[in-house]
Amino acid sequence: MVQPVGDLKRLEQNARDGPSDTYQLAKWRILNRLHDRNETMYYKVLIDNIEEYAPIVYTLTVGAVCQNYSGLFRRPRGMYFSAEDRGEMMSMVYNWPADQVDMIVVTDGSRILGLGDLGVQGIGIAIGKLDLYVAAAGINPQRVLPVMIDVGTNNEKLLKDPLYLGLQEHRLEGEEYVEIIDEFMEAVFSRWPNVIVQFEDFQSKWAFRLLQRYRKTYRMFNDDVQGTAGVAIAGLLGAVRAQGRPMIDFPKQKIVVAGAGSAGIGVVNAASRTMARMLGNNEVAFESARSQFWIVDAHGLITEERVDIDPDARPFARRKSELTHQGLNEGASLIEVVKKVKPDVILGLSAVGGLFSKEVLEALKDSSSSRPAIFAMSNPTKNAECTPEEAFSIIGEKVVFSSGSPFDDVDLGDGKIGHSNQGNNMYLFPGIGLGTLLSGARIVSDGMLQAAAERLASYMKEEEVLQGIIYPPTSRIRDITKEVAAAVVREAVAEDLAEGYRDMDARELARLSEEETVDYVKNNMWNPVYPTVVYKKD
Ligand SMILES: NC(=O)C1=CN([C@@H]2O[C@H](COP(=O)(O)OP(=O)(O)OC[C@H]3O[C@@H](n4cnc5c(N)ncnc54)[C@H](O)[C@@H]3O)[C@@H](O)[C@H]2O)C=CC1
Ligand SMILES: CC(=O)C(=O)O
Ligand SMILES: [Mg+2]
Repeated sequence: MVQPVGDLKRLEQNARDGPSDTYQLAKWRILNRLHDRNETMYYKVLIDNIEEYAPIVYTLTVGAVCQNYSGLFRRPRGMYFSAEDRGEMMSMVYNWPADQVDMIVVTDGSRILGLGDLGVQGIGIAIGKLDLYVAAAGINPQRVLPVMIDVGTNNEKLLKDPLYLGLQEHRLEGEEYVEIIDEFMEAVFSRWPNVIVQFEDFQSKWAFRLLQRYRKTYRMFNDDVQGTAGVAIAGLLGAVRAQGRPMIDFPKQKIVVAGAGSAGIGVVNAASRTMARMLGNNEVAFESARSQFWIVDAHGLITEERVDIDPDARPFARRKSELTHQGLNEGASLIEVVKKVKPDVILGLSAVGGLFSKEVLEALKDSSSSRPAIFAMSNPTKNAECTPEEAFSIIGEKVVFSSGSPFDDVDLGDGKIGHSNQGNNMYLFPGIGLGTLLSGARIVSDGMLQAAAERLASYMKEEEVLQGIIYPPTSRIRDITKEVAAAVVREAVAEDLAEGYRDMDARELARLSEEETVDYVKNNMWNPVYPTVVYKKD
């Protein structure tokens, strides 16, 4: 047995008190040391055991890693730009030792999973996401770059922590903040014009603004807004099929969304656009699609009567005329909304663990759907809006369940299983990045994101969705990522955005059949094998 894997197995056998946080962190430390010592072997271990180790290098353990990063820190990984580096970022980037960087995941640490502002310690999430880029998408590990932009933190505990690694001052805001992100973008795209930048775990107000600011000029996307939306759409379409209905019935679904942050609004925006397209893509279609969503945030149901309504949520605020008819008011509680609307789906992106309480789940029993669906998407595990045990025990075996962090399936007795799906953007972001890279697309368009979501939705077979399995198991993540990337490449070609990659120019890309595109993607994925040291002539 490979030494570090042996260490992991011994740790499991010797841990007497079960999977406590310390135990999770110890596992992460063993893997992290291997990452530092032998990158090829690390990724071999990760790829071959992805189901077992993704929950360690990614959610859930990565949450605990970020919370404790200053104490866990042994060696630097990635680049740190601080507010004090203003004016120096270009030279810092040109000093980075890699000639080519394909993928950057950048965060400012302001909203790490559902754990809030973790400041510079949020670098752990950028490292974890890039681990999946290598393991799932086969991006060469020498060409990935985790980035932390340290503009301070508003986390009072970290501001007083003597071990804290970052700037111990409150966050920069306003134009000063934007200038720093602008400088970073200019620097990385000057040195590596073909890099793709994934924005990760920025607090909502900046997530939307920065996405609008850069998306038409740079190869970038926001994973929380756009990746999450695609994964949710694929799952929502799966939930329709699980009822034995065709996907085209999606616009009839009534969906209650708890959470109006970057993730929740991203989902409602993209899902309503998908519905509208199915209905004919005109004004009437958009209006009809909009009326299928009820958004509840920390202050209750969002309606047009809300004072100081967030502009991103405004289009989905329930109209006054609809409210009287539905018997609901501005600020109505989640339970009230579920009782009155009898939704087909409740979808949580609130970061509030247990929000789908017994009462909410009881109310969902009156859903107008033959198979109500629950998406408890908040991370990490303790932030899930409910557990699969709660969902299946209260609503029964017909419920379709998915969560952002992994949970075990539920034994329903009599040989029946309640499937616990993982509805996490990890099923899309690696394929979006890889497809953008291999197409050489100038930007990441809405069409490319939609193609990614549709490929994920169609990946699940009829017999699987009818059993309530709406997302693939993590063990198939490399295969699904290849398919998603191929769909992204083809859409980039169709939209005339593709400029080609290495020897494959845009014209040749356009000539590839669907199958050849999948092969092209597969042949460009990195595999963990040691490079040949001695030249051997065949
Ligand atoms: N499964 C996945 O792939 C993903 C999951 N997420 C998770 O989504 C969660 C939210 O992320 P963001 O939108 O960026 O955060 P955010 O902090 O911007 O938004 C949270 C939203 O939840 C609302 N909220 C708070 N308490 C509530 C309550 N009691 N009832 C209803 N709504 C309530 C807030 O008003 C706010 O609108 C996080 O836990 C994150 O881990 C985010 C991206 C991807
Ligand atoms: C999965 C993810 O991106 C998040 O929870 O923020
Ligand atoms: Mg995220």
